[in-house]
Amino acid sequence: MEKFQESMYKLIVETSTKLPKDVRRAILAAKLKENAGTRAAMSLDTITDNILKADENVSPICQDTGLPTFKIKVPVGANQIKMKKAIRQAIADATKDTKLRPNSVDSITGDNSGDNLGDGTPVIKFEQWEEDYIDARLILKGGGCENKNIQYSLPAELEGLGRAGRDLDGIRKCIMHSVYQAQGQGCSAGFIGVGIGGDRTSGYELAKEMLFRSVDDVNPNDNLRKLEEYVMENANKLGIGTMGFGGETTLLGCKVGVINRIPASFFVSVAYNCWAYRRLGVKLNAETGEIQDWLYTEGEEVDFTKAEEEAAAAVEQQEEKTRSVTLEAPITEEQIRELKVGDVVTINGMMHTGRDAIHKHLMDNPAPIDLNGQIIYHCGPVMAKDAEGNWVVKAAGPTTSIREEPYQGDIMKKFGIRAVIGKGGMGPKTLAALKEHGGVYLNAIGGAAQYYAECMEKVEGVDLMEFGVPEAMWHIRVNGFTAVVTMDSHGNSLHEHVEKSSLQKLEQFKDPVFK
Ligand SMILES: O=C(O)C[C@H](O)C(=O)O
Ligand code: SF4
Repeated sequence: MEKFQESMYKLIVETSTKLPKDVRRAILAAKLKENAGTRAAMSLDTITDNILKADENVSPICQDTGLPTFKIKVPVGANQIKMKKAIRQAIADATKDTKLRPNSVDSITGDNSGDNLGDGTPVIKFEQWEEDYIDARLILKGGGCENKNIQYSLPAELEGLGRAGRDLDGIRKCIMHSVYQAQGQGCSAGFIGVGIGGDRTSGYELAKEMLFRSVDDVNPNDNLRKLEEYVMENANKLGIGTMGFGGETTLLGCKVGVINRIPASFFVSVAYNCWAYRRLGVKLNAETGEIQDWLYTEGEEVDFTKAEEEAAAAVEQQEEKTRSVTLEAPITEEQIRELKVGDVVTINGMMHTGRDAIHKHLMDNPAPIDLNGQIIYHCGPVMAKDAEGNWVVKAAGPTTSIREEPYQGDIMKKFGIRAVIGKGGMGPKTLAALKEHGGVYLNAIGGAAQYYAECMEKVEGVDLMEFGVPEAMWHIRVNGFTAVVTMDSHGNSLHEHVEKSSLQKLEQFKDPVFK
């Protein structure tokens, strides 16, 4: 097994940086369906651009490299203790090489272990089988989509859909609702794995197991195949679209599995995965640990170029219609009041990262720098030091903003912050504060970590490093960072609008379909 650790390292790097072909095919199909020039089409364009940049740079597709979860099938007699040790070392090495973000955080103290190792991380699951080779699969599932997982206990009363009973039709309603409740916050368009039955733990395990199926496989169980087809067709009528901007594609894949339950329990568990669906696998020689084959590689290389050319032409036309504004901090209240939902903003100059730990900290403490008129970016980047010891940004897309809802409005007012950038939108408290104080919410494309890293010219400094790399406050000089105004200082929110209209659309699926 002398090659096993090296093989695991390769699997980790490949999974973090190269999206599998089945996922690329689904994204390309979505792109071809969107009307060129719409916000959804332009977002998908950024997404495909980002996928290609990650290929080229061998850098993380998204800065959140998630919770590494390995599923390994081994012949009887394979030494699982040694394999576990080798996997842990490969994880630490890949983190050091900035292929993974340090993501393992002590749940009580908040300390980041710095190498992705810690109690419960990474997750490694073994299973014995009768084959003579090792099958090792890895999924890097990010936190934003993980937070949108949902578990239903039937019977249930569901918003928009009414009663969901203990039968196939009740299950159908749960799945439709799961897509609705995720909105754009898990970086739609997404993929769902569904587990029917089991208990609360095994139900979710089955849901996650479904995420290891190939996007284009066909369910051998007739009932489940029909259910999957139904969901694919109808969830895409909800109009949530890429990043929750509205559009034709909300769901890119749906895989359903079933296990038995006990009489009193009836769970439907849904694991939501963002478009940055990073899962790969390898077949290994059980003696040497050497890679024999890569999994999920069926089919031709996916070529985004034709769709990209069409999109570029449409963007040119669109640009004439869309108002485009350039901002550079410090920004005045007057400049902010001029912005309206739908405007495209290009930022030059400074922005400062701040996510969960920073927002909590700023409620009771002074800011490390003067934030008056400044821009806060909800982002936990992947960082590296160059040969001269200067920090450089390796991956830096937005994180889900709604987590900062309890703090955001107060912090903007307290420090005079004028703009926040994130993804997925924020709620009524922030919207009211934007109106009162004169602030704006800008939506960047979730997962587009390479795309945004490219416009980050210089890291001018960092504060509050005690919170760890993702949670520290990084002071970054950018050039040409673009985002869309989705909440303005006049009380308008695109997110509120899409949520309301998708709820109305959900109601059309109230009547029984599977009897
Ligand atoms: O942690 C992050 O950087 C992003 C996270 O995956 C999210 O979607 O909110
Ligand atoms: S930021 Fe979006 S794409 Fe990245 S892990 Fe989170 S949900 Fe996925």
